[in-house]
Amino acid sequence: MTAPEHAPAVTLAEAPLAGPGALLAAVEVRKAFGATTALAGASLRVDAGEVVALMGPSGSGKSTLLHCLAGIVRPDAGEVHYGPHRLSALSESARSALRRGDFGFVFQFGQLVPELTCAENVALPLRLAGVGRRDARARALAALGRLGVEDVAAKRPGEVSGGQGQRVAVARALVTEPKVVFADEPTGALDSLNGEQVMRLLTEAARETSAAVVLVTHESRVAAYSDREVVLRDGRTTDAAS
Ligand SMILES: Nc1ncnc2c1ncn2[C@@H]1O[C@H](COP(=O)(O)OP(=O)(O)OP(=O)(O)O)[C@@H](O)[C@H]1O
Repeated sequence: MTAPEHAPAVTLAEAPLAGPGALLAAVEVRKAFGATTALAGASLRVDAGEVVALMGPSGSGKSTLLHCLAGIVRPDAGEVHYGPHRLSALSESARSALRRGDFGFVFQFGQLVPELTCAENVALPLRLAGVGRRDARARALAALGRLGVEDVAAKRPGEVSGGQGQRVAVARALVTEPKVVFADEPTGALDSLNGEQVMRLLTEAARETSAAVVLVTHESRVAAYSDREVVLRDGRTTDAAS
């Protein structure tokens, strides 16, 4: 499927799944990588504080949609709206500022800086945002405490378990009090007990700070922690709840 070169501007009001309260919305988003169509018209809205799980078979476009929503990948057509912003209308530096300021990220693995201690890893986004060393450290320790891993503060990521490392990653994603947390298979490398603990802690901590969560998973046990499941098939969204 080829995307139109100049897609008409779509507004939130025109989005099939969007409404006045949407914090984040994808409207008929299309994305191809060479000959491979990853998204063939995916639409999705996420309200403030809502936890949405993106599900669907391997290759259905879940990660690509998450990357488009987070402003990491630019769609070929369609629009992503975040509050009053049309992401495609923002410069790369403005999108990157938005990612740093308003978004938090949790991935499957490999996201912590191995040379830094866990506390320094969690403090890093605050330091990048200009927060002073002492304040950043105090907030990092508080975030580690909220996730029940304050005891690993002085350790490096290579010295902690997979479950502990993932809790540190969640603490790092939430420490800046983002409006949206994007989590791509955050429990994919964990056993089911650790996976469920991480999901419980992630969703509880997000609710405490009213952060929305967009979660990619293929496990229904993980999706059960969401408020709503959206299923992708062949690059298109189908809202499981409707
Ligand atoms: N950077 C890329 N370059 C080339 N093809 C890509 C790229 N990213 C994704 N694709 C392709 O786009 C399609 C959708 O990929 P995507 O990773 O979004 O699916 P997914 O549903 O997240 O899959 P999985 O559950 O296996 O992670 C796949 O066919 C994939 O191979």
